[in-house]
Amino acid sequence: MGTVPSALKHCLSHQHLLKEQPWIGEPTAPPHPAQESQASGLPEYIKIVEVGPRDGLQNEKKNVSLHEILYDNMSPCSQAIVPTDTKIELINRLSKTGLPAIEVTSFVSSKWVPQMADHKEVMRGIERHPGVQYPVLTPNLKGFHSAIAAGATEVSVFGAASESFSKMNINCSIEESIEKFEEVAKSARNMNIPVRG
Ligand SMILES: CC(C)(COP(=O)([O-])OP(=O)([O-])OC[C@H]1O[C@@H](n2cnc3c(N)ncnc32)[C@H](O)[C@@H]1OP(=O)([O-])[O-])[C@@H](O)C(=O)NCCC(=O)NCCSC(=O)C[C@@](C)(O)CC(=O)[O-]
Repeated sequence: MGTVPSALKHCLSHQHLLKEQPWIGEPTAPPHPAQESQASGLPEYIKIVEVGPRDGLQNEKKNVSLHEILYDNMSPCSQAIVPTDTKIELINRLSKTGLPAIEVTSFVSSKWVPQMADHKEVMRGIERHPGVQYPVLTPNLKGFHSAIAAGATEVSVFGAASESFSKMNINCSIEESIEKFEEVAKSARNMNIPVRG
């Protein structure tokens, strides 16, 4: 019988599939998560963030309705911006699914990312569900302060692995971007605002 990679064993032990798959060996009680994560080096938990309203919509080049966003029957139409109330309705529906975190918009230049120009209106328009976090992108202090003024309670900074993408994306070098993120992180710490990288 072939050996099963430890990562697969780790996953299967979570799924209690050990009992059904004789090739893995005698079924054993899954180890305590803390012991398991120590043994495998894997984190004890992972945080899943829904980024559709930001990462998805930021690239939309068309005026799409909520129905089209949800059911993807995009019809050809003129170049326009996804309406703010459509974004808000999408986020409000996502909040009802039990997601723990929904990235709702980004506080960046509207010249660079016109789809996110209504970031203040989106922040102010969404229903805040208890237990759900609503992080926003803030690449620099200007964006951070604007986000806090609009009611943001969690921010995200974002870097690049290559100099070319860093320049293309946020118009600065990786080094410069880290300096900007440090400024955001210091201000956020002073205001007890969580920062996700
Ligand atoms: C970062 C900047 C603003 C730098 O842009 P810049 O031109 O280097 O900044 P600047 O300081 O020269 O300012 C230029 C203009 O932008 C304004 N400005 C300056 N900062 C802000 C701000 N925060 N919010 C709003 N406006 C801002 C500033 O006030 C000025 O306005 P003007 O005087 O021309 O009227 C620009 O490069 C930008 O907005 N880039 C877009 C970044 C972006 O959103 N990219 C897509 C998201 S990243 C991504 O999708 C990858 C990711 C995150 O999803 C991967 C993952 O999920 O892990």
